[in-house]
This record gives sequence, structure tokens and C-alpha cells, in this order.
Amino acid sequence: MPAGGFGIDVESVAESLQGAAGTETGTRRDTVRIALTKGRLEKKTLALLKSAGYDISELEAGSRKLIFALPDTGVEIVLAKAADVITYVEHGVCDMGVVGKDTIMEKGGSFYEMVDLGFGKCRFALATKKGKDVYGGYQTPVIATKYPAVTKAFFNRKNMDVETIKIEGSVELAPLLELADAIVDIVETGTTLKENGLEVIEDVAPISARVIVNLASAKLKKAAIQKVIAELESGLEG
Ligand SMILES: Nc1ncnc2c1ncn2[C@@H]1O[C@H](COP(=O)(O)OP(=O)(O)OP(=O)(O)O)[C@@H](O)[C@H]1O
Ligand SMILES: O=P(O)(O)OC[C@H]1O[C@H](OP(=O)(O)OP(=O)(O)O)[C@H](O)[C@@H]1O
Repeated sequence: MPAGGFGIDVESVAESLQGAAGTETGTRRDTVRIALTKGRLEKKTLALLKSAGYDISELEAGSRKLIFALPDTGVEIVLAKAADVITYVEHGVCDMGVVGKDTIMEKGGSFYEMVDLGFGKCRFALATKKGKDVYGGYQTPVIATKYPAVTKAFFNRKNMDVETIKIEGSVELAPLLELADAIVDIVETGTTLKENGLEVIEDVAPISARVIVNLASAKLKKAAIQKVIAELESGLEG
């Protein structure tokens, strides 16, 4: 059962609403359009839709198509990159989205974060070369990461100054090449760290897939969106 159940996660809503302006929905009144994150979350999200009773055979067929109407439901599925899921939901061209908490934390934005789906589990962690003392030196630590906002917020909470360097992938290379003292990155099994002689110093935040909802759609399509969420809930339980 996901943390927080299927009611609105009040804390997350408050976070997400900071600086929010009303967003006009761009989707048809009789359609609920859901943006799904392609890649790692895709298979489990599609499995969830299937166990929730949706006919996803066209999506399962495998194609380069990006928008799919689910037969007899009024639900449309859009496949997008993680950060773009948030962009489409914020702008109201998609009513809902499924996206990792990592992307939500890094990109932020104005939307409701309504459900923790409980899959796609991993965590943000601070890691470095085995035996290295990141906190002990006299100089400002250099942290390499794909997630500079998450990294800055983490060290701000510690009242610590750090220099961040943005890396686009295989972040584990940065301490090995002596570009950085440590990294903030996603850890799932820990294999990538282990095979590169790195270790976790501290966990930063847990991550899992979340359902997000456009601010205006949540009001204008309340019943339809609640129905989809209830169906996803039944799919999770099934
Ligand atoms: N080991 C993992 N590494 C990265 N993301 C993971 C992992 N396990 C689960 N996830 C979740 O899967 C989501 C999608 O990850 P995926 O690697 O498919 O896309 P991405 O982060 O946009 O990377 P890329 O730019 O390589 O496509 C992440 O945002 C995260 O929530
Ligand atoms: O703990 P593990 O199970 O080893 O998983 C963590 C690794 O997976 C992700 O990388 P990804 O495969 O997305 O490649 P990237 O680093 O190029 O983004 C993440 O950035 C770590 O490198």
C-alpha cells in the first residue's frame, strides 16, 4: 500500500502550490490525458494500468507512437521523458502524470502530487570513494550530480557550502577522475557504486513513482480524475 494512501498528500500539495498560478487545462472536457514516464517506470506503469482494467494492447504492441486512446474509457496515454511529464501536466495539456519523486524534487512546479504508487523505488544518496572524508576537509566540497537543485537543498539543510558540478550521466566517474569530492545520485541496488569502489555516506531522500495532477484539471475534471485514481488503487491492490 503506498505511503499516504490515495487521498491528497497535503504536505506535497502545499509544496507544489508554492508560487502557483491558476493553470488553464488544454485537454477535452470528456478526456483524461495521462503522461507516463518512458524508460524505467514505463513497464510497471503499464502493468498497473492493465491490472486496473484498462485495455493497453495498443501500447503493448510496441511502436513509435506517442499518444494512445484507451478503448471505451475517455483516457488517453502520452509517453514522455520524465521532466517533460511535469511540463505537460503543469501546462494543462495533460491532466495527470506518472513521474519519479526524483524529477519532482529536482524540477519542482505547480501541480498536485496525489498518489505514491510505491514502485520505481530507489533513493538519492551522497556517495564517495571508499574511506574518503567529505566533511572533514578545509575546502568547500565539490559535489558532482545530475540533480543540482536536490544537492543544494540537501547541503542547505546542513548549513554547508558546496560547489556543485552538473554531470549528465555516469556521475560515478566524477570522484574517480578527481573532478569532485563526492556525488549525489540515484542508488537502487548499489551495484554501480560497489563496482566502482564508491560507497554511500548518507541517504538524501527516498524515491518512488508518483501520480501528479494539473491544478485546473483537479477542479474541472474532479470526478473523472478521482475515478482514474480509484482504478489505479484497485490495480495496486490486485
Ligand atoms: N536505478 C535507477 N536509476 C535511475 N532512475 C531510477 C532507477 N530506479 C528507478 N528509477 C526511476 O525511474 C525514473 C526514470 O529513469 P530512466 O533512467 O528511465 O530515465 P531518466 O532518469 O530520464 O534517464 P535517461 O536520461 O537516461 O533517459 C527515474 O526518474 C526514477 O524515478
Ligand atoms: O544502484 P544501481 O542499481 O546500480 O543503480 C544506480 C545507477 O542507475 C542510474 O544510472 P543510469 O543507468 O540511469 O545511467 P546514467 O548514470 O547514465 O544516468 C543511476 O544514475 C546510477 O548510476
